[in-house]
Amino acid sequence: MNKRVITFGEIMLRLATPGYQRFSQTDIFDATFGGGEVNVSVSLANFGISTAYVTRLPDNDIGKSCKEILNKFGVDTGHIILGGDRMGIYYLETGAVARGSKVVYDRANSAFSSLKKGMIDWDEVFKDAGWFHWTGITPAISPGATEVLEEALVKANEMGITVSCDVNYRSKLWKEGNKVEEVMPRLIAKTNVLIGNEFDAEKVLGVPINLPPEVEYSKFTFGFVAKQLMQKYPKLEKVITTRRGTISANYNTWVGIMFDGKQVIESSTYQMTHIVDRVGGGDALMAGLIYGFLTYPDNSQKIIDFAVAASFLKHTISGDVNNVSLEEVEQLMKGNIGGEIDR
Ligand SMILES: O=C(O)C(=O)C[C@H](O)[C@H](O)CO
Repeated sequence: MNKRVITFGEIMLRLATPGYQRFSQTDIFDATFGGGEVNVSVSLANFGISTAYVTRLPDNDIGKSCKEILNKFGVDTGHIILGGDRMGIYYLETGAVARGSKVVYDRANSAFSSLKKGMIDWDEVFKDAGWFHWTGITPAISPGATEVLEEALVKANEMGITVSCDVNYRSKLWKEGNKVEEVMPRLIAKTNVLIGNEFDAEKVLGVPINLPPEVEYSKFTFGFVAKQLMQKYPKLEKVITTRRGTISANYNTWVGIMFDGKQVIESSTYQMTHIVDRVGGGDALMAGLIYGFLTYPDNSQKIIDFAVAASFLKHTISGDVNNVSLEEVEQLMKGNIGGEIDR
């Protein structure tokens, strides 16, 4: 199988309050770039996988510097098209303890949202590709972005390219007249590998979970839901989720579960005693999964263990992208939990 991975979605300027400051306290923002799909490409590039990111950026200095930064990460930006008015922005206030994080989007009329059918030459993009990744953020953005995504999915299916999706449900983006439960099913019908949970199954993908309220979610309930998803969407081969268990107010566990069509497999469990930045944790998981599927396709246990270790490390890094190497993930999988100074 060709191992080149293509991702497609919107990248935004991320303006985050420094430390744990509230929006109303800060007079400065940390400016970086991020987006659910590009984060996957950056992680994969860190793991040595050839990857190209496809999007539309404004033809101005901000769009160009974003491209340059991606090039420095080792992501192929050759298929990015330029045009449109502006780059989307998202503001982030990082929560702590009992105060959750907040995201405010400012992305209306972005270059990506004004994408139109035919603007991207998917034949060209998929020439050497083995994998295509998208998320549920894209069809929430605009009808044009949805049409371009559908063109990509049809082409990827025709060419036998593996397709993955993270449902990434963003309630603030789905607007009246664009209903998640109407749009997502036809896109998931063209997808092979899915990150999604019980909520996504029921509210986004039209699979009622029918579990009595007293039943606690476990790997078995997930397996049950994943099987129903596969019945409804026959192209699905693997369904993955993560669980954050609360042990005490400031001590969580982090574990992944995968249904691989035959078995339900649980990853090693990590103790999340402190979170630096959880944005991008799911993207780090997806990149770890893709790396695993491409590298040891028959070892489901190793795939989910690698992905969860990568995602756990992401929670220690500020910014959207998982700046960790293959070696660092592998060390963690061997039980080498950091904490010491490497000198
Ligand atoms: O929420 C979005 O649309 C983003 O792309 C912002 C973040 O980059 C994304 O949530 C990370 O997964």
